Amino acid sequence: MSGRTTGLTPPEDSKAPVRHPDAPAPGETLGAHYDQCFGCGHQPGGLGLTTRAGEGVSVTAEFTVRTGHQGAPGLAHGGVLAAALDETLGSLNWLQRVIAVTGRLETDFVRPVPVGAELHLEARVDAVHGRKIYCSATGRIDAPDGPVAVRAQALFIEVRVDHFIENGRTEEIDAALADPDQVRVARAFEVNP
Ligand SMILES: CCCCCCCCCCCCCCCC(=O)SCCNC(=O)CCNC(=O)[C@H](O)C(C)(C)COP(=O)(O)OP(=O)(O)OC[C@H]1O[C@@H](n2cnc3c(N)ncnc32)[C@H](O)[C@@H]1OP(=O)(O)O
Repeated sequence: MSGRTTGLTPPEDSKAPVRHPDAPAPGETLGAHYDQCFGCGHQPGGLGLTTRAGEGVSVTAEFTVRTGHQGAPGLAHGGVLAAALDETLGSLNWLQRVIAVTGRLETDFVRPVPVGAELHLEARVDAVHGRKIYCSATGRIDAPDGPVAVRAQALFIEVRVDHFIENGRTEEIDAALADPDQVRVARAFEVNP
């Protein structure tokens, strides 16, 4: 036993999330954090998620389920829906100006999502405890107030840029470090890069 705490309930001495003063304004579209990202990037097989800043430390996003996202005939694959939730939760980084990665993601699949449906996602930070960011997300079918299809509770862990440099494949890391736009995004995520 490592003694690691694995729960998704914030400890009692957690702090309320703080929106960074330089965070994008509510309604502003958040760009891709990486052009090759499966969730928010611009690659043909990806989800092509567009995310916007919300009020407080929250974001919204829309994702249209396409034929390539199927699990059962005519229905979205659960892993794809979990990826959409994960990506939306990851976008909360923009509002806090921290870089954080998913440590734990717990998903409830409430109702099937048909191909062609537009999933309206909303994510928010609920509490922060040191490097641990407790957050949650909901996905509704076809409208922001449509029926809930998926829900997630997650724990994101704050990391430094070194997390990617040390663990990513050299080819992509070198390309990212040579790309001024990518470096600018890293700076926008991290207060002291
Ligand atoms: C040059 C390029 C620049 C690019 C710049 C921009 C990039 C912007 C990228 C954003 C990306 C977003 C995209 C979407 C979100 C993903 O999909 S992220 C990808 C999926 N996630 C991963 O790959 C993470 C893999 N896991 C890891 O690397 C490590 O396990 C972690 C998460 C960094 C934690 O490791 P660690 O830093 O050593 O932390 P550790 O001391 O083990 O734990 C710290 C605390 O967290 C708790 N904890 C850790 N893991 C867990 C867990 N699984 N469950 C519960 N508690 C946990 C520990 O219990 C501990 O709690 P306390 O003891 O402090 O109370």
